[in-house]
Amino acid sequence: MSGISVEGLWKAYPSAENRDEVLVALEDVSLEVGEREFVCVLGPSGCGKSTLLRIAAGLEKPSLGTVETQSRPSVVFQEHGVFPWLTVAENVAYPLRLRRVPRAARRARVAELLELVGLTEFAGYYPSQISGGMRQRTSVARALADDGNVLLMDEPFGALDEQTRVALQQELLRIWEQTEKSVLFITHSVDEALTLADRVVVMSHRPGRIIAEVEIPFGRPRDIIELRRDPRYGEITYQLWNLLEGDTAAEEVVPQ
Ligand SMILES: Nc1ncnc2c1ncn2[C@@H]1O[C@H](COP(=O)(O)OP(=O)(O)OP(=O)(O)O)[C@@H](O)[C@H]1O
Repeated sequence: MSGISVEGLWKAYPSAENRDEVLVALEDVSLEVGEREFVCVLGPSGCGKSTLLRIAAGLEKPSLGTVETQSRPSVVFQEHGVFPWLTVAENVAYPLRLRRVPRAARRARVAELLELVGLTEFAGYYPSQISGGMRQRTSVARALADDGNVLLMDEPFGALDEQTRVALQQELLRIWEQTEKSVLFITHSVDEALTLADRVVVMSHRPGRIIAEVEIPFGRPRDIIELRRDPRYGEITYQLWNLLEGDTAAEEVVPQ
């Protein structure tokens, strides 16, 4: 079975302007994320990416269609994903507490996860006392503390400066390569999508439809700085931009 399976998803919201009308946010969206696959959904602002993710997370109901996930998904949002009243370690421990993991096992797992995301020294800090990048690392560590193998990420690095973003992308890949997780990652950044993904699903302007799927030929493990020297990087960037601009002539096979 695949990690995530989305079938014929439609979502309409009541129009804010006219009570008799609806706003179609998603139009017949179907996609699969294989086991241990990393799929990025790339699309312009307002095309329904977050709606798709919220439905996949079970936070919203579709108007039509189905989403199946191999296990209950863990979610990382762009911001406000950590509890401000808990320390970094308590945030990471939260899903373990919910599952009633015994204290000693919980401590060991939290220590392991903090080590993985480089926050061991900040275990006792509160979110207001750490940087935005550290808060997002806390959020990633907390999602990893869930025992499921489906990870949904909604522009988790979107609010960060570029250097921090690239550092966290590299870290995420390093961590993900050590796990069994299937990832659906939402982004509006062409660079981010082709840097992280095995496959990029491109969405149109609203109503969000899937207009193309692009296989990313770079192997694993990936060094995301080195990638930028690969001639295919420029080719795929060009192809993705053309797709976003609605240039159908760009829907060719990615050069290998
Ligand atoms: N709860 C809601 N009620 C009404 N309309 C909504 C609701 N949530 C989203 N929409 C509309 O659905 C469309 C898609 O929104 P969504 O947030 O999914 O887009 P997005 O691609 O994630 O955008 P961005 O990249 O800017 O975050 C937008 O036109 C938005 O106004």
